Amino acid sequence: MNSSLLLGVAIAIAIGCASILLPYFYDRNQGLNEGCSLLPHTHFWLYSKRVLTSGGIMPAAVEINGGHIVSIVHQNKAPKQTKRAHVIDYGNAVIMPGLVDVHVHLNEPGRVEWEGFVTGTKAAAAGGFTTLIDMPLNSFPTTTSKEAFDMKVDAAKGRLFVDVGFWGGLVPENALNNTAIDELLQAGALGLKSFMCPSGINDFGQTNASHIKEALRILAKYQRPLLVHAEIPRPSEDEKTEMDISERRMYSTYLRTRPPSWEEEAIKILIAVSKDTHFDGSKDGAHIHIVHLSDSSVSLDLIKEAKESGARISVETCPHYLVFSAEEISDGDTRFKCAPPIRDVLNRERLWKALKDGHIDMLSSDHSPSSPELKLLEAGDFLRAWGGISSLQFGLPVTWSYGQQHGLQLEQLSELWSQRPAKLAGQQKKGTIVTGNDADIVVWDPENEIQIGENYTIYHKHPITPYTGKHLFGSVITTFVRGNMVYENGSHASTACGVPILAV
Ligand SMILES: NC(=O)NC(NC(N)=O)C(=O)[O-]
Ligand SMILES: [Zn+2]
Ligand SMILES: [Zn+2]
Repeated sequence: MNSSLLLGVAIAIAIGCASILLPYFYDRNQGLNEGCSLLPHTHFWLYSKRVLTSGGIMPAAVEINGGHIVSIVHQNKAPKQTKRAHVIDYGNAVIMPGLVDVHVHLNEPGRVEWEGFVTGTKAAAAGGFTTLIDMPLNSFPTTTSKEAFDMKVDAAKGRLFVDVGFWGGLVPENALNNTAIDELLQAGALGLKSFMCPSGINDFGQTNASHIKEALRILAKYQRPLLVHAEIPRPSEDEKTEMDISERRMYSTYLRTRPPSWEEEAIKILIAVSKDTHFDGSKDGAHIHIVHLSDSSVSLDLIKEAKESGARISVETCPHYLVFSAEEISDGDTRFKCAPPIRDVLNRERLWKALKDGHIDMLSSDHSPSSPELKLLEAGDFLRAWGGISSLQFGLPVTWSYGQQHGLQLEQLSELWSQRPAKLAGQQKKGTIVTGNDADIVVWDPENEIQIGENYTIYHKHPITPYTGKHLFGSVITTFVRGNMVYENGSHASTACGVPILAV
């Protein structure tokens, strides 16, 4: 054997030994990225009597290695601890896919006093959310160009406790400029979002049907969705008269200013446009996603019909439309102000039915906080207060507690919060517990009672929320993002190791 061959054999043996021994040391030395995880292991098993797998809820052990789910074994006992693999036995707690929220406003850069990457993603982790998709407003600049998109991604680096993707913004300034839209999508925007009414932010204008059509043509090429705030304003009699504060404080006044017909009108246009989206003869045309549906009457019927006739349309609703009703909102309590508005009890109950019957595809928080002053809580002025509800951290216990009363099964809840939103965002490796997927997991106790209040730590930047005082079932024990234990019982990992998710 000549010397170079000998050297080659020696190197091969050294590499072989290293690949066997490295995982062992790597494990013992708390993983390569110190601080990312509260668990000093990269190879471990999670066990519980209730694991939500693609085959249903069952006793199972989930093996995680290097951030991925590497095996799922149905068994009635926790696996034995070995030197190489650590085991956590969660007993009767539920192990299920981490939640994916496709509609959050983290407002960074530019409006960190409203929310931020650190506070928002810490709240997400504490609530069992492992992926967020950030809206292109109300950050400054709004995410409507490649430059703004790059700024957003830069601002997010090192500040995320869960993974975060980004929708780009479709506004009149870029809608008819194919190059600008192409650049935004090539920079990594997972899709686009637009408003058909004023957004509340000056640099995020409203789009019309022509803008939307043009954008869909490009989105179809990339197979990415267009998300739309579907309300079209119609002038009302109210606008002609100057209202005094006592009238502006009334919830009924606010409700009257945004009737269901605004949603109907927008949805009709979107359905008409979607008929036109099979560009270049491709059946896999663009996809329209209607955000935060409130009207469960005509708007919902229109969506159902369109879906039945094959339109590529999906729709989300939010916890606040399912939990609250106009009847219970006190005059002046602007914590409840959002757009479209929370409507009456009958509307709410129809939303639940649609959710259960599968006509609403997914849930999202529409977490859209502002600085407390803008909620005008003292004046209680519903017409001038900021529209947006703060809720990200409570999504799971809220929808589980109220969902149970409406006969919603845990498997359904998980589809609504994880599987379908992951699909909308093009994240095939997230949203389900299957071998090969990212180990994005929430472990929680659905029977534990909590109350949103003093003894409950809220990680949002501001604690103002209409959920204060609510008694709920369900507390998050542990959250894993790509195998990193990012949250456990009130503690977060010391380093923010969530990553920006960019479309490729
Ligand atoms: N500019 C906003 O964040 N608006 C949001 N506000 C709500 N929903 O009240 C929204 O999603 O439309
Ligand atoms: Zn909206
Ligand atoms: Zn929103």
